[in-house]
Amino acid sequence: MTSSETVSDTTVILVNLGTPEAPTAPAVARFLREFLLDPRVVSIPRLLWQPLLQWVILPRRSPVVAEKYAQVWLSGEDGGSPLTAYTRRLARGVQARLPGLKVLDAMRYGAPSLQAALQAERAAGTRRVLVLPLYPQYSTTTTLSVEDAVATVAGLPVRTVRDYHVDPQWVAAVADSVRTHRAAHSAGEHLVFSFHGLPQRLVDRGDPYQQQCEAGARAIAAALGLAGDAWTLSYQSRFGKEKWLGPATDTTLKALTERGVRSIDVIAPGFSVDCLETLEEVAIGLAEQVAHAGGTLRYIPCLNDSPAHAEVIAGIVRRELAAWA
Ligand SMILES: C=CC1=C(C)c2cc3[nH]c(cc4nc(cc5[nH]c(cc1n2)c(C)c5CCC(=O)O)C(CCC(=O)O)=C4C)c(C)c3C=C
Ligand SMILES: [Fe+2]
Ligand SMILES: [Fe+2]
Repeated sequence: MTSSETVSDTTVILVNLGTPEAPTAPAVARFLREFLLDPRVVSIPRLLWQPLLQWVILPRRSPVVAEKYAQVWLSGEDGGSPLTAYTRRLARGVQARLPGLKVLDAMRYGAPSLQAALQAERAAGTRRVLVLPLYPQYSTTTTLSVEDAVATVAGLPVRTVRDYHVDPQWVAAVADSVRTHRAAHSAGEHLVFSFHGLPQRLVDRGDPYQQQCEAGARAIAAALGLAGDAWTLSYQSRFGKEKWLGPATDTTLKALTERGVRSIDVIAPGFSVDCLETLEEVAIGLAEQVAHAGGTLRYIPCLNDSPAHAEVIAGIVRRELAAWA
């Protein structure tokens, strides 16, 4: 939470996915249980899914995933899970740019709870709340799930930002982060845009996520002046046995190294801040895969709590509030 002293009739809540409270198996199980029981995320009938999750998936997955979280957990007073720490610090940066508003950070699952924050704002008599899901691309699994949570709190005017997948300031900030990283570490021969995946079934039913990922990647590539054969879009973090969006990031990297591409830059513009899926899966796991194939993967961090990111988010807030006047 940021600046409890701000006097304002409008509150902005930056919402991210959520994360375990500790890198331990019980904490991971608690988080995954809440997350994976959301019908927007897994739509298997609850009577079937709940026992499978409770008795098979959580006991197997939680200890394995807890070890992965432990590898990326940030130390210190302002640390914790990277997702929480960066989201909290980003909210502070946005608060500093919008002193007339109250800016909070919250999570869809776990703590700090979005629903608790909305209830507190209602109790405090806040006139209106702008909810900004920190997902650049709209998906029913993420953005619409935030809208579901918002809808459970009655009696408070709330507007939810839909997406910012080709917002010019966001595109410029991501492109700048690529340029800065490439200037500091030398440019890879190829740039992979790795987005979080989604079941193909959801896209077939109208989820606009894939189209927004493609439009965003094209816009960033254009801002960087990249030729068509200098970049690839792929999808990571597959979960379950169903068909997900492709191509998968791991097979894309394999194909690139087999083609003789030796140095590959990877950026993950579906994630506003770094988290388990970028730091462990990409920057550690996929980097190892590429190293074994004789190449080098350089991971370009998310915008995180950078001043440029705080500017982008503050810009979206100003525009949304002006449209809401
Ligand atoms: C059916 C499963 C999943 C869907 C659909 C899904 C969509 C989706 N997720 C993100 C962003 C994040 N996901 C994160 C973790 C994560 N995601 C899934 C599964 C689905 N995601 C799982 C099981 C997990 C937990 C980790 C694991 O067990 O492997 C995270 C990171 C959280 C953290 O604590 O660091 C983010 C962020 C998006 C954007 C998205 C659809 C567009
Ligand atoms: Fe996910
Ligand atoms: Fe994962």
